[in-house]
Amino acid sequence: MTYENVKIHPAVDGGVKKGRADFAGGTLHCNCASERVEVKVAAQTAHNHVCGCTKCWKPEGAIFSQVAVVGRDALSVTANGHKLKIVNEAAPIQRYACSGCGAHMYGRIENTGHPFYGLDFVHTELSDQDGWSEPQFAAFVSSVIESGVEPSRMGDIRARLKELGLEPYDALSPPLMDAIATHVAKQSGALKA
Ligand SMILES: N[C@@H](CCC(=O)N[C@@H](CS)C(=O)NCC(=O)O)C(=O)O
Ligand SMILES: [Zn+2]
Ligand SMILES: [Zn+2]
Repeated sequence: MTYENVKIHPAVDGGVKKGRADFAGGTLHCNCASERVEVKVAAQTAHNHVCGCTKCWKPEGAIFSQVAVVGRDALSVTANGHKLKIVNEAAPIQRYACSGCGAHMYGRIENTGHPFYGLDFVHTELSDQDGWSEPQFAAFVSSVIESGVEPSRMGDIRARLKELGLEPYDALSPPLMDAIATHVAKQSGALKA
């Protein structure tokens, strides 16, 4: 049985396309017809994944977002930055959205104590270039219900993610959860820094 009629995100629905090891970055642009916001990402991305949470930006009709990280020093806004607005200043990840089309151009963590401080979050489907790192797992899968997905569909959704090689997790992947817990334990003193 195949689950290919279960739509996840346009970047993976036709199969996950591998990134290129020699790819060194590119340009993201928003979906406005004119005066597009442009963001330069001067490095390959890491930890790309699909995310089912309600906070991450999804293209029209998708139930998952596709999101990767890159060092904040590699990211710069190169055109029409005046259109960017922070979605929620209080969230750990401050997401800069285009006020014209709604696309999230990047997410930034300003709290220096956060486990992922130093990394920006980007949606590489906003680039016309090929070669970005491919998604490796599915995060916050149960959270799609919070956006209105029928709970009875979860079996098929998880089966489709597995078929695509995107192991489904209800938080982040185990290595990332371990990295967060290690950071917390070093901050509290439970582990030696
Ligand atoms: N169940 C919640 C989960 C939200 C959540 O924790 N999202 C994760 C993955 S993106 C996160 O790190 N959020 C931090 C933030 O949104 O700033 C939802 O769907 O809204
Ligand atoms: Zn726009
Ligand atoms: Zn998310």
